[in-house]
Amino acid sequence: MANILKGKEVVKKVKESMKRDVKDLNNRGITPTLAIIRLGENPDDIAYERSILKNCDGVGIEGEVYEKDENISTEDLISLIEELNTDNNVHGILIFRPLPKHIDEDIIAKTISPLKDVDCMNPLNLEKIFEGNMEGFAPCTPKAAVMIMDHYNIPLEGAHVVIINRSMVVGRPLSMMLLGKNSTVTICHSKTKDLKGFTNSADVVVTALGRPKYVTDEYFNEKSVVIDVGISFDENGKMAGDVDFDNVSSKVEAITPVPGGVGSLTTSILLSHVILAAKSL
Ligand SMILES: Nc1nc(=O)c2c([nH]1)NC[C@@H]1CN(c3ccc(C(=O)N[C@@H](CCC(=O)O)C(=O)O)cc3)C=[N+]21
Repeated sequence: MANILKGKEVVKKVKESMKRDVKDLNNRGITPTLAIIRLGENPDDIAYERSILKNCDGVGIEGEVYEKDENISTEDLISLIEELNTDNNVHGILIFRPLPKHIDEDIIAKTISPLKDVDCMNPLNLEKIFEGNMEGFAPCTPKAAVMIMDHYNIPLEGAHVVIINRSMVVGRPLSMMLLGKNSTVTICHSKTKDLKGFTNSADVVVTALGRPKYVTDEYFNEKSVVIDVGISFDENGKMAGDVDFDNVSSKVEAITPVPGGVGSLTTSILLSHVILAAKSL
């Protein structure tokens, strides 16, 4: 049976330090506030939103949801962001991605104030990740994956890490963070030939496909460390990761569960960024 890399212990550490910070902020008359922009009703977005709001309550952060039609124009979305940028009562801004296809993501990313950009969408913040500087706002999901590996002392220096995802939310920034840890990184995606060949020869495999239980034990060997970033719902509405946990966990060295793994930490990191923003504004 594999070593189960749970998010819980790391979440606890992050939450304890957040509670102290919120107390200090409250004493200064500040309630840390996150504005969430959701376009349409994508189930991934709704799942994240629900978990954010639940965790906001527990920590003492105010979460405000701006739900807009998915057909909103780029101009109207820009106006909303600009309003939030100048609102002194808003410290962090999160926009669920991927954005609807008709929206110009480049312009939107540049519109978010870098000081409120809690999920690292603005290229000014992303540039720091490319330089290996992790002090500001790193994208929350890849940061959660790295923090779990650090917490459980998964050796990353010199390790071959295969990432199955090339998005700006997960794969690309994660590859830069792991380079900063001296890993050798391979990014795989839907057009990769012989995916199993890559994953089988890797030390660590990070999956973010969004296909419940798609990845089976044939992808791994006995030494594999499996970091499952996927969060989706199976045909019974039950939360599941990309990896067929029951099948894979009997073979590999270590694996993160879903729920209770990377996703649980992603939300806490997002909230810690709201507090960081509130402290520095
Ligand atoms: N700009 C942007 N950044 C994102 O990080 C992002 C996004 N857009 N769009 C949607 C996806 C989806 N996603 C989820 C994260 C946590 C849960 C979740 O359910 N978390 C639970 C626990 C899950 C678990 O235990 O594994 C919790 O925190 O309590 C769901 C979905 C983030 N995403």
